[in-house]
Amino acid sequence: LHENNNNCCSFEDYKLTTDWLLNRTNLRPKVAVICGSGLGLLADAVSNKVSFRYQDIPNFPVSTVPGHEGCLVFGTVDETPCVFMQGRVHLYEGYSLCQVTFPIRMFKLMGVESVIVTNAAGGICPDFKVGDIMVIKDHINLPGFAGEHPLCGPNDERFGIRFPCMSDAYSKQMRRLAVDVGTDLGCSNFIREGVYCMVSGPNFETIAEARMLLVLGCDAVGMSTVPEVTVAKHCGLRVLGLSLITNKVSVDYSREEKVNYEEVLQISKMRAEVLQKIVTQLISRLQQQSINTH
Ligand SMILES: O=P(O)(O)O[C@@H]1C[C@H](O)[C@@H](CO)O1
Ligand SMILES: Nc1nc2[nH]cnc2c(=O)[nH]1
Repeated sequence: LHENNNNCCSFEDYKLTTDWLLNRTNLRPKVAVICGSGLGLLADAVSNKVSFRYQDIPNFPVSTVPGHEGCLVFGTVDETPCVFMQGRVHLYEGYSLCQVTFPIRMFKLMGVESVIVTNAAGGICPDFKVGDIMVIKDHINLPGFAGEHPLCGPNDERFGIRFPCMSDAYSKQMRRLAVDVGTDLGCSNFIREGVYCMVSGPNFETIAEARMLLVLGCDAVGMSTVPEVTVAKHCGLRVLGLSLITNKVSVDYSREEKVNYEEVLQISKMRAEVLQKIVTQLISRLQQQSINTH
């Protein structure tokens, strides 16, 4: 699992980890939530909690950055069996995209149907404010343009097809639900919709890069999410993406303020509680909708 290529994980690796976990909990999660930087609190709303530290789970990649606790939490949200990842790993930590996306295929083998992916991101869209929550409607896979793509290499048909469609990666139904839930919770003045762009990081953008992203149609920029969403869509999972805008990305040479990770974590912590309410409400309503449609 530690070779730096996109095919370092075999079907048997995913299976082994899945079986290891399922042998240690009776829960069979239907929804998986990935908590971005500083957003681990999202998992605090679950009942009947069973937690595993990433370092104890075979094959599981271990987070190395502050704000990513490194715990996999199984539990229920309003009767729905869920699994929460408190923290993720990133390309810039030195992990391959196969390792970065390892949990997604494991979720698939566990029987998960929907994935909610969250992240901390910089706001490119001039209308966005710090603290806004952006429902991701689409993404730009910038590392993918340069061949740094989680689906490069031999395709395993047990997960999905060779050339997956990505124009509908983010479920319309879940996006609509997220906006509705946000509105009902009184958050409509800071719920947005937009396009997320992934860069590899770890540095934040230069002003010229930020200007380029603006011209390309990006509303927010971050260092995660896209590989996970790509692999989730490939294996047929329903996806919702939520970006917390933790800072404004400067496109102006005269602006003096400089982004730093402490600020990112501070804003994440400030908004984690409201994001938790949105995510838990969403999971409850998702459950109601699926009961009503079956
Ligand atoms: O895991 P996420 O996408 O929330 O983490 C973001 C991207 C970098 O890890 C870090 C930079 O601020 O936050
Ligand atoms: N690339 C990038 N990632 C972020 N994560 C949180 N803020 C930012 C940002 O401004 N740029």
